[in-house]
Amino acid sequence: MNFSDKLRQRIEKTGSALCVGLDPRPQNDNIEEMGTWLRRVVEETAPYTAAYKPNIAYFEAMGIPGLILLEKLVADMPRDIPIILDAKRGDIGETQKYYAKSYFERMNVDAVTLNPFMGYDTLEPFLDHPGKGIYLLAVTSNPGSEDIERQPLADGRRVYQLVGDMIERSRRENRATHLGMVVGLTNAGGSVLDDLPDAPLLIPGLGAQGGDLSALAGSNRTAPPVINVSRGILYQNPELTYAQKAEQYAAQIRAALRPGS
Ligand SMILES: O=c1ccn([C@@H]2O[C@H](COP(=O)(O)O)[C@@H](O)[C@H]2O)c(=O)[nH]1
Repeated sequence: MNFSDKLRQRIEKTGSALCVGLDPRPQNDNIEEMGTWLRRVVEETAPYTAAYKPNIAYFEAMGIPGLILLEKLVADMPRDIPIILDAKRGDIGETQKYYAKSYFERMNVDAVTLNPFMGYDTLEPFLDHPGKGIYLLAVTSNPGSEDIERQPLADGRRVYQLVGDMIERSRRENRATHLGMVVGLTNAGGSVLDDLPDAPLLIPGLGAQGGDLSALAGSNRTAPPVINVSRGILYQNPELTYAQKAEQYAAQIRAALRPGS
């Protein structure tokens, strides 16, 4: 099943657009313990979860055992839950081929995040993987998204709209991958959502980064967004279970996306 259908079905089944970020911060060198903990988080949060988003940085920081852990975690994930690998890769096409091979063929994740700022040709090795998903960084959640991404162009448009143009181009070319964008909740206000094509959004910034879901209100977008929470579920409010935290975030997101439901 392709990424878009898998995500849509999962959102329908759970009634949730919550994406749970799997960003483990090890307290010791016990990788096995870390694996057991992450599996517990997945088991508890799954009923409220549209997708999981492991960020590869946290696994790379644990060395080779961390990468093995990531591969096993992905391999054992419930098959009906999409996995978005947050890798944010961007390099010349020749090198991107090997990132694509690693993530889409070796790990077999459903979708990845990519940094599009080296240009469309750097996306092409990923665009040639039928059924997979790609989220391009457009307006990230950090304050520095102002430095380049939100800068005005000579014609009054914004740099992030060039990322939107890449989505349109991939549609004109009938690419088999499903292209969306990353828009940080903390920077999604103003005209940002209206400026971008109606494509799926991955929206980080809720929870620890303090993003406000009201930024999503009133948007006419039809493509299904997922809203990511990592620390807010893994580490904040330890008096609550992971299931309770996921359930609460899922409910908040539902209310923001479908007010009155
Ligand atoms: O613009 C972006 C793009 C990616 N991220 C990633 O999402 C999670 C957020 O973690 P929290 O703990 O919920 O803040 C993390 O993996 C980031 O690298 C982002 O925050 N902003």
